[in-house]
Order: sequence, then structure tokens, then C-alpha cells
Amino acid sequence: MVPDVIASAEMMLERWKMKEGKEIEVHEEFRILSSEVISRTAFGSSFKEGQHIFGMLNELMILSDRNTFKMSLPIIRYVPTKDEKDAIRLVQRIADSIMEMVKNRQEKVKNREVDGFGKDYLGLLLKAYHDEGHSMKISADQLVDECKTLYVAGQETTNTLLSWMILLLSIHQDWQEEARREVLRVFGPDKTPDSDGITRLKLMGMIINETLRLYSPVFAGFMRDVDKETRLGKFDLPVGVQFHIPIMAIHHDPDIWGQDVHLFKPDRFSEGVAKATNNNPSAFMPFGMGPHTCAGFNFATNEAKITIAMILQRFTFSLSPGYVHSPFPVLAVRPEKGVQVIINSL
Ligand code: HEM
Repeated sequence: MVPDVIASAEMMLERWKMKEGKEIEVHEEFRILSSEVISRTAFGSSFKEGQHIFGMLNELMILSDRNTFKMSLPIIRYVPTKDEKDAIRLVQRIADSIMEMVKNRQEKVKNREVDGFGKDYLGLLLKAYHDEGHSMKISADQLVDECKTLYVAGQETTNTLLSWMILLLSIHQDWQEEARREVLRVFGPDKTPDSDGITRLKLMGMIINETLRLYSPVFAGFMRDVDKETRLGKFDLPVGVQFHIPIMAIHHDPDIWGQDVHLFKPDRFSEGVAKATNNNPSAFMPFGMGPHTCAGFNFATNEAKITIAMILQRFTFSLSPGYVHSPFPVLAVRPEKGVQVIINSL
């Protein structure tokens, strides 16, 4: 994935060269970047090819969000609203587009243009889809669902992480300078990041953690079902109970993080998560926890490290006077009005 992230970041930074001394809106820039990265690595396509799928998924997220909190009167509850009808139509159009992509790959295999289904995520899913009579076989619906999950999980979350990191480093110029010093120490001004160097970006890791704590992309948290009677703290939880783990609330609890909980202080992570959480490491869970923990944890942190390192090698940035702070929850917590910064070449 490292070469794919570098190639996508280079495309973005090429555009930025034209904006020297001007304002850019990075949330939109990172939307294109993170879409390009997931399209290349998981689906062997480009952002342009997958653009309409991302667009429809975004529309669907907004509609689902609106539908979740809609109140309706008892009798008309069963009559679908316009939003619900639009959502049903969108789900079908997304499924059709994904199956179109699947058919293209199948055609290439049939016409012997390629050797097999491929080693990317789509290729692995196609192998399972064609795995006649074996336990690995998945249905067309499962294939479509898996693709949708990866498009959303792989793009939206990383997009917001990168945007909030740039916001925080624009406000905290001292941390921007420290992070740049580390990047230049590890890679110098010109060398593209590599896997070995990425693991040595300790300060950058602390900045990522602190950003994920303050602006957890999956702000709403996650659910767990109790499938056997369980004791949790002072509660006995019977089978069938569903409980919610509110990531954002836990990440902002002063009893765990201290009275400076609302401040951006990456050095709270300098001696690891246990120390930062007052010996309660499970209180830091931006990627969830347990067997269902985020499958893209390493992918996302490496994508963030590479992208921010490449920006720091080339540009300084400061917050534009036009910036309006407006964190807005859709699936991830997004900057609703974008993040505008002024960039200057080093
Ligand atoms: C900053 C970026 C990301 C954050 C904060 C994040 C966060 C999360 C969270 C909180 C969960 C639920 C975990 C649980 O229930 O315990 C999750 C699940 C998941 N994530 Fe991520 N994620 C990120 C990036 C990614 C990326 C880049 C990918 C794919 C390339 C990805 C793929 C997945 C998948 C497939 C699951 C479902 C895992 C399962 O249910 O077994 N995520 N993520």
C-alpha cells in the first residue's frame, strides 16, 4: 500500500504547488486522496472510476443519518417517507455500480487479459464469490456489502483524521515545527517515505493519537451484544442486552485524562497509551476493541503518517482567517465547513 499512498499524495501535492501563498480547503483535498488510495489498493481502480460510488455512498450516509432521528406518527410510520424511498433507490444504484465493476473484472479474466481475479480486496472477494460448493463461498449481496463497507470505512474515517490533524498543526505551530524536524531527520527533504522510516515517526504517532482522541472519527462509538451472562463492573448483564460504547465521551472524560482533557497535548502519549490513560489503556479506543477491532488500523495510521510527512517536507501551513469551526457528525465527525489553510513552500 505504501507506493499507492505515495503516488496518490504526489498527485495531490502537484496540485498544491499552484496554490503557493493561497488558501486551500484540505478536507476536500483529503476526500480525493483517501478515495484514490482505497480505490487503488482495494479495487484496482482510480478515484475517477469509483467517484460515482463514493458520491452515492455519501448521499446514502446523509439520508440514513436523517432517517435515524426522524419522528413519525404511529399510523403513518409504515408509509415510507421521501428520504426512505430515495435511500432504497440509492442502495439499488450502488449495488448495480459495484456489480458493474465486478463484471468488468470477470470479463478481463474470461478474455484472458489478466491471469486471475487479482490479489487486491476485490480479487479476494471475487475468488470467494466463485468458490462453488466450499465454505468460503459468499453471495452477490455479501460481495456488494463487503465492498460498500470498505469504501466507507476506508475513506471517510481517514479523510477526517487527516483534516483534523492539519487543523491542529495549523493552530499549534510549535507541534508543526517539531513534527517537521522529525520528518526531516528521518527522511531528509526529498526522500519519499518508506516502511522502515514510517515506524520511526514517534512524534507523528503521538500527534495522530491525540487527534484521534480529540476528534474520534467514529465519534458515536460502537455496539456490543451480550451473548452470555456477563459481569461488567458493578452490573450483571443478561443475555440479549445490547450496549453502546461511546468513544467520544470516554475520550473526553477528565477522570481518565485529567483536567486538561480538552487541550491538544500530544506529549500525553509520549510514554505510551497506558501512561496517557492513567493505567486504563482500554479508555483509548479510536479503532474499537476486541475481535472486531478496526481491520484497517495499520492501513489508516500509515496513510496518515505518509501523507502528513510528505506535506511537512514541502510546505508550511497556517489557519486561514476564513476558517469556521464546525465539527459535524455524519458517519465520522467531519468539519462541516471544511478546513481552510494558507500554504507556503519550504
Ligand atoms: C482513522 C481511521 C479509522 C478509524 C478511526 C476506524 C475506526 C473503526 C472502528 C471504531 C471500528 C469498529 C470496531 C469495533 O467494533 O470494535 C472499525 C471497524 C472496521 N474498520 Fe475501521 N477505522 C479507520 C480506518 C479504516 C480503514 C482505512 C479501513 C480499511 C482499509 C477500515 C476497515 C474497517 C473494517 C473492515 C471494520 C469492521 C471490522 C469488523 O467488524 O470485524 N477502517 N473501524
